[in-house]
Formats: sequence, C-alpha cells, structure tokens
Amino acid sequence: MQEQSQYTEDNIRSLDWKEHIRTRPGMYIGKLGDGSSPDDGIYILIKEVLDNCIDEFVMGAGKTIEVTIKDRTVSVRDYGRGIPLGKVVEVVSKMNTGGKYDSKAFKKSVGLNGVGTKAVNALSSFFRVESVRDNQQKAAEFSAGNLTLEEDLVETTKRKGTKVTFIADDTIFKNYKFRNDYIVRMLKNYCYLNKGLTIIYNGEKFVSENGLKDLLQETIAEDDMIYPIIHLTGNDIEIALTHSKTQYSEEYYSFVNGQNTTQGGTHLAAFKEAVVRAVKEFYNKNFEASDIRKSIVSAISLKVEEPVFESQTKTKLGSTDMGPDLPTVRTFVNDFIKTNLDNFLHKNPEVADALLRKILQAERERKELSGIRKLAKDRAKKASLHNKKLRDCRVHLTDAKNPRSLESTLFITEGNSASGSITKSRDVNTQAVFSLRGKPLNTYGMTKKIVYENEEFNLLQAALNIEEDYENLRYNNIVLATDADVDGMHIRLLMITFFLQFFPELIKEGHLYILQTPLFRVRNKKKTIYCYSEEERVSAIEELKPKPEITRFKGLGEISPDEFKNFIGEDIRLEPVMLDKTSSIEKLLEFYMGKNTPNRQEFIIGNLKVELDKVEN
Ligand SMILES: Nc1ncnc2c1ncn2[C@@H]1O[C@H](COP(=O)(O)OP(=O)(O)OP(=O)(O)O)[C@@H](O)[C@H]1O
Repeated sequence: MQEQSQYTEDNIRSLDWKEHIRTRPGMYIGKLGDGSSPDDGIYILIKEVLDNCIDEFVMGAGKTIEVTIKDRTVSVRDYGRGIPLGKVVEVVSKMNTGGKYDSKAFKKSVGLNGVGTKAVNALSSFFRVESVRDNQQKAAEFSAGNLTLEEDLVETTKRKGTKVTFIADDTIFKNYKFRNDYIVRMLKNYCYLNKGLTIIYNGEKFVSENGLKDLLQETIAEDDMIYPIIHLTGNDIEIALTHSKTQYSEEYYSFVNGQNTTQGGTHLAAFKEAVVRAVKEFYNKNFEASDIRKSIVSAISLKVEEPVFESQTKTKLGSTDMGPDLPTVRTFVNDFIKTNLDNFLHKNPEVADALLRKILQAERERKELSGIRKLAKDRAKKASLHNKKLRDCRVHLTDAKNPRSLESTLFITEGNSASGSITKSRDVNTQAVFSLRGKPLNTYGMTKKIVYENEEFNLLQAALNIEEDYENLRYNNIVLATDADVDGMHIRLLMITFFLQFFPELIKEGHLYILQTPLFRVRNKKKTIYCYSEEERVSAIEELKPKPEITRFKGLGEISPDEFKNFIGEDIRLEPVMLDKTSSIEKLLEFYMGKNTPNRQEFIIGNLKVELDKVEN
C-alpha cells in the first residue's frame, strides 16, 4: 500500500537522449568491459564511427580511411562527401537523425537507425566532429553529449571528408585500455569486406585484394588445409571455405553488409545447412551433417536490404528475407551454394577427393568415439549430479535473454585453499568454480579420446557443455586462476595445451583468460592499493607516503576470501590468451610441450608469455 501511494507524477521521468544513453549504455554499445574482450563497448564506439566512413566508401566516396589511436584518444578521418555542413551538430546530437532513411543506396548498409554517432558522443568525455566540403569546414565539440564549442564556418584547403575524434568517458568505461590486436583484427575485417579500401592505422596500411579468401588465409596455414581455399562470389554473397587437418571443431566467420556478426544469425544458419546439403547431393550420400562440417574453416558475407539485427550492436542477424519482396535468406544462400559449390567440385576432382576422404575419416572417428563417448557421458552425468569439482553459478551464456549472460565466468583453479577462497568470495549469479585435483594430464600429442577417458577432462568438458558444438558453451569467460609460482605456471601451461589441442576455438574466439592477481598490497589507514607490477608498487608507495604497510602475496591460497573479492569483482583483471594463427597450433604445441625440449620447458615456465602468437617458428 505504502509503495503504491508513493507513485505520483514525480515518479514519471523522461530522459533526454544523452541521459538515456548514459544510463543505459549497454543497449547501445553492448558490454562495458575494460577492453580485454573484443566485443567490449569501447571497440563498438570505434566501429560506430567507422561504419559511417565505410558507408561513404561503399557509396564510392573516399578510398582511404585513417584511424589514429593514441592512448585513449581515437580519431577517424575519411575522405567521403563530408556531413552536410548545416547539419554537423544535429547528426551527432539529435536522436534518429540520419541521411540513410530513404536512400536506396543505403538499403544495404548497416547504418539506418540514426543512432550510432549519438551514442559515441554521449559516452565520450570529449567528442569533436569536423566536416569539410567545397573548401569550407564546420566543426563542433561536445562533452558527454553537451555542446561545448561550435566553430564558425571557415575556408579551408583540406580535402573533403569527415573527421571524428573522441575520448571514451572513463566514468562509464572504467579502467579501459585498447588492445592493439583487437583493433587490428577489426580493421582487417573491414578490409576483407571492402575490397579496394585502404585503412591506415597509426601509420600502418591495411588493404585486401581477395576478400574472404585473405581472411581464411590469415586464420589457417597453407599446410594445415586439406585442400586449397574454395572462394565463391556472387551478387550480394561471398563465401570461402576449407577443412583443417588439425582442428576438431567448426569455425565460422560471418558478416552482413560489412558487419561482423559474431553471434551469427539467419545467414550463418543458412550457410551451414546449405553446405551440408550441397555436399550430400554432390556425393549422393546421406552423410551425417557433423561429419561434413567437422574441421571446416569458413566465412560468409551477405548483403541484405534493410537488415534487421537483434540489437544495436548488430552482432546477430535476425532478418529472414533478403529484403522487401525478395526471397528468403535461406533460399538465396542455399541456391547460391548448391549451384556454385557443386560446379566447383565437378571442376576440381582432386578437391572433391580430398573432401570425401576427410568426411569418411570424420565418420570413422565418430564411430570409434561413440562407444566410449556414451560411457563417458553417463559417467559425467552421474558425477555432475554431485560434481564436487564444479560449483556452478546461476546465469549461463546459454540464457541468451538474461542480460548478465555475458558475465558468466568459470574459474579453473587448483589447490583447496584457492578454490575455497574463490568459492567464498565469488558472485554466485555469474561466477562458477572448477577445481582441478593437482596437476592435470599433459595432453600433448594425444587424441580426443583422452578427453573422454580422463575423468577430470571429461567433467570439465561436461561443465563447459561443448561436447557437441560451441553454441552451447555455458560460460563466456573461462579463467585460469592458478598461482604465479612454478607449479601454477606449469598447470596453466598444461591447461592451455589442453584447450589449444582440443578446443582451439575457445581461444580464438577470446573466451580463455588468465586471472591476474596482485603481487603486493600497499596500504595506510585510509586507503588500500593492490599492485600488479613493480611499477604499480612504486607509484602506490609514492601515493601513500610516508609510511605505508607493504605486503607481498605469494600464492592465491594465501589471500583470504574477503580480500579475494577485490580481485574477482568489478576490478577483476583478466589477461586474454590470444592466438592469431591456427596455422601454428601444431608448431606451438611442439614448441611448448615437445618431449625433446626440457630446456625450453624450463625457459617457458620461467617466462610464460600469454600471447602465444609471439612464438617464433
Ligand atoms: N563520416 C561520415 N560521412 C558522411 N556522413 C556522415 C558521416 N558520419 C555520419 N554521417 C551522417 O550522420 C548521420 C547519422 O549517423 P549515425 O551514426 O548517428 O546514424 P546512422 O549511421 O544513420 O545509423 P546507425 O544508428 O545505424 O549508426 C548519418 O546517417 C550520415 O548522414
């Protein structure tokens, strides 16, 4: 009753655009992470600005885009037509204002809502837009979406185009840092999808001549391919595919109107189905779909009119049709692949033979595994009922409707006290804990059978729920939380080996992380600072002068649950395990785990670098 009587006119608020974006940033730019994941909002900000430049390129205006990132200042310059000078302020600060609503030309663009730049503007502590046309320039500056400066029109000799500079607001994006490799990957993707476009990023030049073929070439090494990349292009569709010798699972890249749809959607579903159907028809055999798709490495790009995405971040296509009064996405993709893949296989019998051998091999392996798999599954089921290894959380990645699903995290720990501390201090909604019993098995050189036979791995696989495919992955973040001593490093290495060998996509798609834990605590009566490096320690001591107390943390087990909360809560620091080329998975494993390299192992354990791609071959 009390509550109802408090409900008056005063309770009804309507937010203005800036406020709305700033109170609900997730709706516009997705995750508010610190930049350690490629789908964090700070990268979406860049993308929103870039998408407008790309639209200009697609219109035939401006072949070069310059991107500069210095610390936290991002600037993006295109040589397109330039925003109409009288509208420069409006298009970046008035919701649903844009030039793409009724233009036929923009039907196949991703920018239609008239929202993107406004979101960037509202979420930036500094935002400047400059447009040049007909030797005149108009510029304006904002802070958190509020106009702070509007320059008069001035004469200029600059080339026409638009330049946007912004600094993401660190009261919204806390502790963020741009990761160069994520940005490079994003920019490269733009190049693959826009042949002829040059992007210059901090002076480095990116350009692609062969589109999706170049993309795959980057992901998989020539000698890991069962047959050379098949690259098929048509009106509004481009696909590329091959099969890997070493990779167990399936790998897909998908794009719609130049947008990387990291969560797939109707076009990807259609592509998977179409490949299976075309292959079955070509060989005239009723193969299992999973045998055909096993080890596939592929990409599809589609152009759809007025696409519908499932959110403003545009990572999943929802459209069922190619556009108004056009066939369905499914029919379109299917027809294209049926005709063109079939033709290709007829014309290239050596590829057809290689593919057939691969499918038959997958079939054999599946049958071999099926007996043991069933056993293992039953065992895992029984065990998971009272799985002491797993302390699960409530929200999982598979609960797509729950906005917190992206936060779902599985900590893999070792040692009773560390597991205990994490279990006590975690957020039971989103953080689960899997405890290893001592050192896990070294899986280097073993076959997938071991994942089923080894109880620990089998339970881990069951917890992750990726036995059939990655779509059912239950946690967005898989975090290795081991001590920073030699044993801990070794366990970390063994676990990375395990994932590299059997689930490389988890690494490629950025799900695997290493938990950073502080080396020191520096505090005085008023303040506590946790330090993750020597430099941080020095500056903390400086800050808390004259006589702070300094404690060195040796292992995770030593840190009390209360204290642990500070490291796995909001301020959690995660270092992603990165892998740029599957190409070298074999070589990498050999390098890391090769039996003949005890010296190397010593070296690695002492100097374990998280970025695996830095290994020299
Ligand atoms: N680099 C640019 N060159 C030319 N015009 C631009 C540029 N950036 C923005 N504009 C103009 O500003 C308008 C608003 O851009 P904004 O990013 O806010 O929305 P949008 O691209 O129309 O749609 P979306 O919400 O999907 O991003 C665009 O429609 C376009 O007319």
